[in-house]
Amino acid sequence: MSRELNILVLISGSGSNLQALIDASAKGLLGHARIHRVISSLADAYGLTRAANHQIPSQVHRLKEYYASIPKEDKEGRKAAREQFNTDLANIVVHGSKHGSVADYVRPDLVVCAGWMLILSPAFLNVVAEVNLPIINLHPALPGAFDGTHAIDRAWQAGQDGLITEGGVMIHKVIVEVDRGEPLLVKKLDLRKDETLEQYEERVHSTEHVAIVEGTKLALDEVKL
Ligand SMILES: Nc1nc2c(c(=O)[nH]1)N[C@@H](CN(C=O)c1ccc(C(=O)N[C@@H](CCC(=O)O)C(=O)O)cc1)CN2
Ligand SMILES: NCC(=O)N[C@@H]1O[C@H](COP(=O)([O-])[O-])[C@@H](O)[C@H]1O
Repeated sequence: MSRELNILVLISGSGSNLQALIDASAKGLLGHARIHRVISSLADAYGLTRAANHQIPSQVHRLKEYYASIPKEDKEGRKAAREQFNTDLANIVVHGSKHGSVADYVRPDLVVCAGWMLILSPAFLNVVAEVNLPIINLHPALPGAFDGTHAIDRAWQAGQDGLITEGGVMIHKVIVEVDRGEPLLVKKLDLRKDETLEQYEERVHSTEHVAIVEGTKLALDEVKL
């Protein structure tokens, strides 16, 4: 009997992809895996409500708190504060607290970025890599196409401009280079000239909700190896 695998989900917003994972887990589609913790970068993320509705422990880890006493002009100060944000996040994920190990903390087997809207620095990635903890990310674009934010809008506009004929969604491993990690799953979508941004966005989100489950299963299969 294989042990239950624990998934920690990072969010920043509505959490519809978190909800897709919660629903899939409840249907047994993730095997012996459960969403055991949620961390949000924003306090008003509705994904926190979704977690609470399913009794999933959550917490908020806000970059704004680290910037609070540092003027915008103080670039070095903000850079150091952001590194501390990443270091603390790594300790929270790996050990259960930014102050070090927490007794009976259950370390996750997989971290899923499901709409986590902050670039993770080596201060986070190196700590997580040291314990061989895989991280995957959902990105609403094809590999190497529209890295970063607003990818849906950018892909749609490029389609309207006749520059490309397809967009899509991918689940990829997270590395320091943003959205350039090895793709685990790619789902292509045709771009239609007669389609509004809202219509394309709806197709993207529907595809995401399938991809996040399939991609998480693939990542869990690698964990089990
Ligand atoms: N090191 C990595 N960090 C993250 C990755 C990654 O592949 N490597 N994926 C992202 C998720 N993401 C796109 O899929 C993404 C999210 C946010 C940003 C970004 O530029 N964020 C800005 C803030 C933007 C804002 O506040 O609107 C920032 O972090 O300063 C890029 C890509 C998760 N992290
Ligand atoms: N670059 C990362 C990125 O753009 N992620 C996007 O954030 C949204 C999260 O939605 P959700 O909070 O409803 O799951 C999703 O559309 C996801 O592709």
